Amino acid sequence: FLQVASPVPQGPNKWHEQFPIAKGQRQSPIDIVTSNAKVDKALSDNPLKVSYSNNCCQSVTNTGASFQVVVDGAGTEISGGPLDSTYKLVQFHAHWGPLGGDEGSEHTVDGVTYPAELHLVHWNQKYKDVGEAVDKPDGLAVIGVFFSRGKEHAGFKPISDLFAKVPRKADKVDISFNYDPACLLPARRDYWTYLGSLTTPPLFESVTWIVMKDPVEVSAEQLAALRNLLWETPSGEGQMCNNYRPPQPLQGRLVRST
Ligand SMILES: NS(=O)(=O)c1ccc(S(=O)(=O)NCc2cccs2)s1
Ligand SMILES: [Zn+2]
Repeated sequence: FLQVASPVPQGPNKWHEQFPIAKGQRQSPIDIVTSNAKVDKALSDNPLKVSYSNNCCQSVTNTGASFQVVVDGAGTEISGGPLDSTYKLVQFHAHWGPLGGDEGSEHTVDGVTYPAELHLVHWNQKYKDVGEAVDKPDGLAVIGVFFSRGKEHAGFKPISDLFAKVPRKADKVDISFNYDPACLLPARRDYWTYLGSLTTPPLFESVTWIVMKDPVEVSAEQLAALRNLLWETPSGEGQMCNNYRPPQPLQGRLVRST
């Protein structure tokens, strides 16, 4: 019998063959050159407002490319800062590198990488649902938080402890406890912001990026827990790692800063 294996996902360098927008004018991630970022007083005059509830998280899934905490969106709104309307949290996930390595983040800061980067994905409430918002120029807002290796992050532990329960693609476990994703944000709320894209196919140029300046510390064990997630590799099933897209051309875009 013909065994038709599911095709192993292609790496970022080949995405343009199926998604020509990969070579577009507002692709993400980017290297944030701090000396070129422009402080915009308007961002501080209208501070980014993050109001999440602590019972919004429904489940954790292994998507085959990351973990994804699915959120029901009720009462999980952000507004202000670079945003012209209210956006609702729909999911959060992360990107990371090899065990013990320092690469893994998608955005870099003056060429510096972090071992991982968390993405909190929100959609513009002017659209009827995330499916309608996902390919509109103002459709999504993603908050990026760098993870650095250090002491254990108590707030991330309830989530990182679940990864061992979802080892394979499409595995899913319900979140029965109260959880407020705002605990994953750094205390200091300064950020860089620019117009970009999804960092995975379909790479839609629909994201207002809000990249927090300060990393949050997580332990080496919590970073290692990310590798309890498995995915398909050319030589069969293996630890999920290096699921990050490298920085893309800035194409003359302005990065603003608080
Ligand atoms: N790494 S990232 O934060 O830039 C993301 C990549 C993909 C994201 S998504 O959750 O919006 N799914 C994409 C789609 C949803 C519906 C149709 S395509 S968010
Ligand atoms: Zn992401």
